[in-house]
Amino acid sequence: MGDPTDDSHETFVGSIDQGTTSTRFLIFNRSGEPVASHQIEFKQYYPQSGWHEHDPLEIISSVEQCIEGAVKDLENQGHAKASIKAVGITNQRETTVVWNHETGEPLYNAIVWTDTRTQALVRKLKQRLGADKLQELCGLPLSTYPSVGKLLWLLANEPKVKDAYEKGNLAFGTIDSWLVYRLNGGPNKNVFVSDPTNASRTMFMNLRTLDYDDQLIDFFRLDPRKVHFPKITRSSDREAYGRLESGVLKGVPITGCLGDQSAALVGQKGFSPGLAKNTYGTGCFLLYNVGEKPVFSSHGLLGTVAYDFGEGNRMYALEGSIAVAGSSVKFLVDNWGFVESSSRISQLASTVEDNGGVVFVTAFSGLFAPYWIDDARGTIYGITAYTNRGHVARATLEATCFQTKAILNAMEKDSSRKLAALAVDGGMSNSDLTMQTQADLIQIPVLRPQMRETTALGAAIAAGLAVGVWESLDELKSVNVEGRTDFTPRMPEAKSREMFERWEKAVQMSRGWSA
Ligand SMILES: Nc1ncnc2c1ncn2[C@@H]1O[C@H](COP(=O)(O)OP(=O)(O)O)[C@@H](O)[C@H]1O
Ligand SMILES: O=P(O)(O)OC[C@H](O)CO
Repeated sequence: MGDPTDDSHETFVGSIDQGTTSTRFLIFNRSGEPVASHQIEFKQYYPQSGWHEHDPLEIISSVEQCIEGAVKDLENQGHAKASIKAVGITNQRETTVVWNHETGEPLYNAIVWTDTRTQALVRKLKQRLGADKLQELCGLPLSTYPSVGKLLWLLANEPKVKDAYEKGNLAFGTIDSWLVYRLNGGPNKNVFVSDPTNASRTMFMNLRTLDYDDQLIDFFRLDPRKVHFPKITRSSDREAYGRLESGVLKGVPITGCLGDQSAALVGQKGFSPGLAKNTYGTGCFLLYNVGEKPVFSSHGLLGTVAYDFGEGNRMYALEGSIAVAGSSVKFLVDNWGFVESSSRISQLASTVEDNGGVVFVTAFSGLFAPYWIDDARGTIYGITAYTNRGHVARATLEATCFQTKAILNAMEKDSSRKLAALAVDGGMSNSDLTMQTQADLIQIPVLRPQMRETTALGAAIAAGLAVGVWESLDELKSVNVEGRTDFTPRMPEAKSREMFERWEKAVQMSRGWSA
């Protein structure tokens, strides 16, 4: 292991990628190539307008099925499953799970990061003394997005959750800690951990110490004796995450854990300050490596942890989070039947030359970075008798690109540096039209790697580093370099600026709808 001259590729690392709409398990070789995979879409629950839930047990079962499917795929290629040395986990962040600490049974559905039921609660929290000091402790602004509001809502509205809290039996976790806990067999082993990239999304973790902060827990009026929080441990660790307790990979250690956006930064090898990646999945998230010290944004961005691979190998990031990206495409497919699948949306958008004056503010969950407008909702401007579905499709794709432009503007102000190029990945980055539009709007090249499972690769890297499949980050330099597509700006800058100004006008007009 760890010998770069060994090209047998008989050493593999597995990666659980638990995203918002689907779960995947991928198996990577030492060259960072995926050799086997399995993916399952799971059910989305929308019990009321603005509510979004997942069934925590369905998530576990989707992970188990994906592991089984991918391992079968590997074995069909003539490889032994024993050559899988470790498993990494990467996951949708902020999504909140509560369970009974003694039995391991969930007490409610997982409340998903996009859910806006906490809007009124968050407004009240913003009035509380000390609210203006939170971001400089944890890096996040108060909004419906982090886990904390979801936990407070559950305590206020779900008697089972409140009861468990009063009895000191309440376990709170993000998807990573739920997966680690259950895959280790639940209450028997009680492996209850999280990594700093996930914990930094709860609002309970201090960004400097990478540990829970009493000031934060006090502000939210929680009694730390009544709620069990997962222990925060580094993102790559040989022991802390335990091992798979059952299934085809029983006994294989879990040695890596990263929130999905951090994992994508790692998978894109954004290891040096000044490098950035943008992942166009359900939402879209731009992470910019700021180095070994946290940066607290003054322009609507989030301070977060890029990865924690131990002393001397710990990086922070500035993040721009967009709530709705691929989900707007899915909306056009599922709710409005514009085309039969997401992969066809560019085709429809290409039937027109431009957006025909249409701007779609896709604020289904309000607007996140850098605007933080909680009372905006999806609004289409500029419809005339001339408008057809192609214009709306185009305006939908452009909405994510405009928000990315706004985030880059904020990032330049926070960091005083201009980005040279933007590395991209995620489902929506498959659209050439979207990526060209992105390059045109930000006026810098957009670089799309050939292998776009960078999120899963990042978790595999975290896991592989812990067990010596890779000895250092330097070994990964050549991974996923070949076959990159570069989109260079083609639109004149003046036209690009004019389009962006219209977008900004539409954003201001979308305020106040859900007041
Ligand atoms: N060719 C495409 N063009 C535009 N959007 C796409 C395309 N392919 C997938 N998507 C969108 O990408 C999203 C899925 O991306 P993925 O990275 O798998 O997301 P997640 O990890 O959040 O589940 C879906 O919302 C889908 O609508
Ligand atoms: O499911 P994704 O890929 O859009 O990512 C979800 C994010 O982690 C939410 O913060």
